[in-house]
Amino acid sequence: MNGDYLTRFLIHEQRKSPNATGEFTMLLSDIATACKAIAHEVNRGALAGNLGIAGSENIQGEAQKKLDVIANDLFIRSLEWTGHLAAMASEENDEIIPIPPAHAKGKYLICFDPLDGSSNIDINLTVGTIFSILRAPEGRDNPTEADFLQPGTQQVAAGFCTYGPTTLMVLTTGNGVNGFTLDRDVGEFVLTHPNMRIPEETSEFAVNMSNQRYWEEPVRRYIDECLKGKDGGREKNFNMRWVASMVAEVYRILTRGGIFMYPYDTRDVNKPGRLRLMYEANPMSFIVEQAGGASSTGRRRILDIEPNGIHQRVPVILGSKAEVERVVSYHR
Ligand SMILES: O=P(O)(O)OC[C@H]1O[C@](O)(COP(=O)(O)O)[C@@H](O)[C@@H]1O
Ligand SMILES: [Mg+2]
Ligand SMILES: [Mg+2]
Repeated sequence: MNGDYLTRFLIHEQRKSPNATGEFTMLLSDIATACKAIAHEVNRGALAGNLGIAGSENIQGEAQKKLDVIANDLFIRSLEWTGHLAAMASEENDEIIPIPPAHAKGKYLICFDPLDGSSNIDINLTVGTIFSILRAPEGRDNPTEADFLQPGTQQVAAGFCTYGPTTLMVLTTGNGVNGFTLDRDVGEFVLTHPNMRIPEETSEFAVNMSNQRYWEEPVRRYIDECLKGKDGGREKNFNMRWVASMVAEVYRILTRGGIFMYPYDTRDVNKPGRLRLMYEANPMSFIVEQAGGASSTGRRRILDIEPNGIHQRVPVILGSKAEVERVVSYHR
């Protein structure tokens, strides 16, 4: 019910499955607590010396920001003792993160991007956290990377939190998409955006135009037509947005529709895209599809991809169904 606290909403959802043990509810609630802690550090910014680079690099070859490392540590420390996880995987860790032997283990795996949109931290723009939850294979005490490599259709939940003008958590457990705003006075997420739906039609696209010369023909054609609008083959004019934070782009699309693209580019054949499948493309695709949108590489549904590594990159085209299907049709 609108205005419900997240915990109450989760328990309400839990009651719909008679065999539920409550473990899932508690895990989601612990994730919300971790996001509150990250929101606090993001919000403190320069006051706490949290801006700037950390002086280290991650497996992607990216210079880590201080808040990438702070958010990563906070997320791991908040979740490793909960007893609901068998192992974790993070954008900022080369390998799988095991649960320390001293802590109880659970039946879920989590993949996460502790801080999405890192290039926007020092310029005070919206950043966020993205997560995807999978089941661990039964009886597997120490899951390996291979145990994480499940197609996105196997996700049991996915969500993201945005740290912007307000702190918002968007969540799906496969039963629609709901948005919760953090009430800082109470310290609780409150259901403010029940049953979010993406409009089928849109006239707003988001892509990093500076990469245009590396795109394949179908994407060039689509963006060209959007830029020409009514003066070209399209029946309407288009507006453009690019925030450089996937969390902010997807939240905009959940709110008013749109198409977001980080397509295949020819710069490096070993790097078919910028965004990572396990902790960016899969969770966002689950949310987008649950809200009535579509998500594709241009050639196939992202949620059907059989992953080949936890840091695998894929092309991403997601958002309002009609536009995504148009781009996909140009690839046929
Ligand atoms: O810098 P670019 O090419 O505009 O890319 C922006 C994209 O990269 C990202 O920042 C990658 O995520 P991280 O910040 O977690 O590495 C996305 O959020 C965003 O959509
Ligand atoms: Mg990211
Ligand atoms: Mg990140």
